[in-house]
Amino acid sequence: MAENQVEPIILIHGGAGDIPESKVQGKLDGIRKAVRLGHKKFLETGCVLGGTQAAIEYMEEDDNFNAGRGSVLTTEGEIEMEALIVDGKDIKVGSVTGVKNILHPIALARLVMEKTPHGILSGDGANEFGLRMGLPQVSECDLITETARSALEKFLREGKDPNVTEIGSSGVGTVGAVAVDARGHMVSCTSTGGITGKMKGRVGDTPIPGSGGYADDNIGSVSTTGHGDSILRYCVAHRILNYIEQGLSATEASQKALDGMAARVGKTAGAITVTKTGEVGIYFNSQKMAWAYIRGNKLHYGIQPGQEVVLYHKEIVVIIKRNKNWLNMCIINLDKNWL
Ligand SMILES: NC(=O)C[C@H](N)C(=O)O
Repeated sequence: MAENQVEPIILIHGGAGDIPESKVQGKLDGIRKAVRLGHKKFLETGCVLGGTQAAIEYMEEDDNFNAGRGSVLTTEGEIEMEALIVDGKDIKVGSVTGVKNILHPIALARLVMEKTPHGILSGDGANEFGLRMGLPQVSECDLITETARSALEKFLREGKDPNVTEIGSSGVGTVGAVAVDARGHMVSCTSTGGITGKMKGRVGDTPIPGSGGYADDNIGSVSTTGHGDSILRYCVAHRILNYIEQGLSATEASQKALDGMAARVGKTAGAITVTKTGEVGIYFNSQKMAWAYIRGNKLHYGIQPGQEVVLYHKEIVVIIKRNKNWLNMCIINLDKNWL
């Protein structure tokens, strides 16, 4: 790697909260597949935006996550999805809220960023724009799962207030991805169904730049998850980047912002962060947060506090030596399951 080059990384999360043990395996399987897919796309195209979007789209299709199919429901039993993309090169933003009948809100957020003069589209306007852009339409039945229905029934039966509900008790979770390429270019992507029992029209943290996510090539990239109304009030994503700019490491900055949020406005959350130098920050003060990243030939993942599992990409390195110069290096993937 040339000097001043960053070792590329793609880091994703599958939601923070009180995730029941019965949901852990499904989330871990999903998050490992999603990060591999995002990494593969990134290697094929060299594009961080394409890589992060591919990882998010995988999780939007997997009902182990609260995004796209599997999104949680409003008190009226409906889905209102939200998504945000931030491109760190010139801090361009694309965001949608109150979106229905599409599988990939993240694709719609990207279209807002690339094809409109605006940053955020909401409700009918966002849905109509998706239709005009030719995004495939799906019925609500294709998106609403049994898990989401029973989480709402339980919520209504127990007469809960969404503000006192610990996020993730439905067992699913918001999804997010951050990445940096070799030139230090970064993006942040986040997608969610929000929180079970939210009011119709509620806007959470996810679609709000600086709360649900943020990216600035001069500093780093963040995606958050957890109690959205608290994350929103404390501008968690932007705060993390501010702390990094002041000299804190990615982990210290995430911890300071999230513990600061819990102390100042209450509730719990988590965040994933990469810096412009490729430093990784993973922190949550909720009970669990599924996360995974690939850098080089290693896949790291975890879901419990302090847990980190590392998988190695098995390889043979064949080195051809000619004229006393190391000429060529060929890497053969032996482990077909890795990618
Ligand atoms: N699970 C989550 O991360 C929920 C999301 N932050 C929201 O409150 O809308």
